[in-house]
Amino acid sequence: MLAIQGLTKIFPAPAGEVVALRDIRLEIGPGRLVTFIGPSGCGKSTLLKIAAGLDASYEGSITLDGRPIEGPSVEKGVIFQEPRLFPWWTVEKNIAANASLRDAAVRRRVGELIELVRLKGFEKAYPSELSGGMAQRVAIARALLRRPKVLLLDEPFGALDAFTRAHMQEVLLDIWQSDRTTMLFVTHDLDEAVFLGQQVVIMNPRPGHIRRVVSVDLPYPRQRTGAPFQEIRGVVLREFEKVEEAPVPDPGAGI
Ligand SMILES: Nc1ncnc2c1ncn2[C@@H]1O[C@H](COP(=O)(O)OP(=O)(O)OP(=O)(O)O)[C@@H](O)[C@H]1O
Repeated sequence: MLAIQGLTKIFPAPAGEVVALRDIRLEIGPGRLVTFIGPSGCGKSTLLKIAAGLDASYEGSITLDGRPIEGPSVEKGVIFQEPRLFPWWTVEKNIAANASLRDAAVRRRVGELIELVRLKGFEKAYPSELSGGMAQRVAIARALLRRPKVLLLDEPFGALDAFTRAHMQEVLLDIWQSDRTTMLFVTHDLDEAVFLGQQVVIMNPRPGHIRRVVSVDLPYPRQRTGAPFQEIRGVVLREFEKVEEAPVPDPGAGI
């Protein structure tokens, strides 16, 4: 269980402090897939970084299975918009990273992951030989190597074309369904948020806070063109429009 209580994050800035997150409260049970959506600057990446243990200066509490998150650990896998692969390493070495491929258990796990992310046959390829979607699948496999309890994805498909993106969403759902890793997935894309998430967390900027959490009680695989999907998409869209229309406070107020 990932439990967030009263989480507030303030960045000092020359023109006054920036309240990137204010009083975030959220509980995400094991194996859940939760998407986060909101306009630029609403604190989505900041929240993910804190959950990843990459930023430990915050107020409030964030715990994973009861233990405070204070730094990076193998319990948390992180995936960014760019795959951040080592160009001089093969696919399998990028997945194993610091673990040795001479170790049979590591080789077995890397093999399983290559199957899972549908890269069989590309074990010895280098990143320059991969498409954007394939490279991002390597990054996902690498993040899963040590069986993290939670996978944190910050717009992982944001740089991909629409076709590849739709394919990657299906790959990710396959992974989640076979592995049941808890996933927090940040996106700008409303369809993606509703297609993937069991819950969609809609965030508001200035200061970043949760506006509403919408449950998506639709079975997987979801049909984007179906009426139930469109209905929930409409609910999220209406909330999202309210977020966009929210008045911008005087920048002098520092929030
Ligand atoms: N290192 C930093 N120093 C100062 N302010 C920061 C820093 N990082 C983020 N911020 C501010 O905190 C707020 C939240 O930023 P964050 O990047 O988390 O938003 P976001 O919702 O992920 O935006 P985007 O969708 O554009 O990536 C913004 O106002 C941003 O300018």
